[in-house]
Amino acid sequence: MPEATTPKRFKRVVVKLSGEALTGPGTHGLDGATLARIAKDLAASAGEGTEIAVVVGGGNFFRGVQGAGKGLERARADAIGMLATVMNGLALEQAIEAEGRPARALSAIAMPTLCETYMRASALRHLSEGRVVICSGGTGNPFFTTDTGAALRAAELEADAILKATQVDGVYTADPKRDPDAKRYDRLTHDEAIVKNLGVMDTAAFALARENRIPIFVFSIAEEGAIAAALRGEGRGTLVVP
Ligand SMILES: Nc1ncnc2c1ncn2[C@@H]1O[C@H](COP(=O)(O)OP(=O)(O)O)[C@@H](O)[C@H]1O
Ligand SMILES: O=c1ccn([C@@H]2O[C@H](COP(=O)(O)OP(=O)(O)O)[C@@H](O)[C@H]2O)c(=O)[nH]1
Repeated sequence: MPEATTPKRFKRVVVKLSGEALTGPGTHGLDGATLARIAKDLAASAGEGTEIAVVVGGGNFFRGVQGAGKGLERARADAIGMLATVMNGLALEQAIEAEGRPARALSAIAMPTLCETYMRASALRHLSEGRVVICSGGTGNPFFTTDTGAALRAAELEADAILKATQVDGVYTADPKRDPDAKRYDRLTHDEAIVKNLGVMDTAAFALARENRIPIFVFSIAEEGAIAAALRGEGRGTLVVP
């Protein structure tokens, strides 16, 4: 097995899906074809027997820091950002079900006329019944990100790993979108990621994953079937291990 692949067959994983992953060729919002492609990948991954909890971002609609730059209080801007993740969660739920796999969108922020409020026990029950669980609303608190939400859900749901599906094919020495000389790591530790301030995830997320000894696999979502490949240990990416 190549060193950079995921370490073993997983019983349960958290897939962190950035909001931007859902924009496809556009710059904003949801792209139908991209949504369908990712939903198919998630449905197939669940079909191979791994329990999947998705933590979905909202950056394709709104990020708190943008709102704060426009004069909104940060906590209010973050509330709007969390609502953006719920929009993605609702879209993803329908798209996964359209692929023939039951899914359940949960929100950390109560909005009972739209979806279930996140509760650990019910998330575990949905997972055990073969549903793809979609955790939206991040942590439910301002000043956090959905990366930290992913680490939190992975810890409390006792996931074997976090699969971070993103725009780049791993963790680099610097942001590869800004630095053409950045070099990709095959493998590194949570400590290294924190000390070197590698911006692919925020420090709080890396720290929570480190404390709970949860490996993180960072890989690109651009290819069809990228999540299923990562689960099979076939994908190219960076493995972050304790
Ligand atoms: N050291 C790094 N290695 C890899 N990606 C990095 C690094 N520093 C910053 N990034 C950026 O982090 C992004 C991944 O985070 P993600 O949550 O998917 O996106 P965003 O936070 O922009 O929504 C990548 O698209 C990449 O541009
Ligand atoms: O626990 C959380 C998670 C998210 N957010 C807000 O929701 C936005 C969208 O989430 P994120 O930026 O993590 O999405 P992604 O970059 O993954 O698309 C963030 O900018 C925050 O404003 C928040 O306040 N608390």
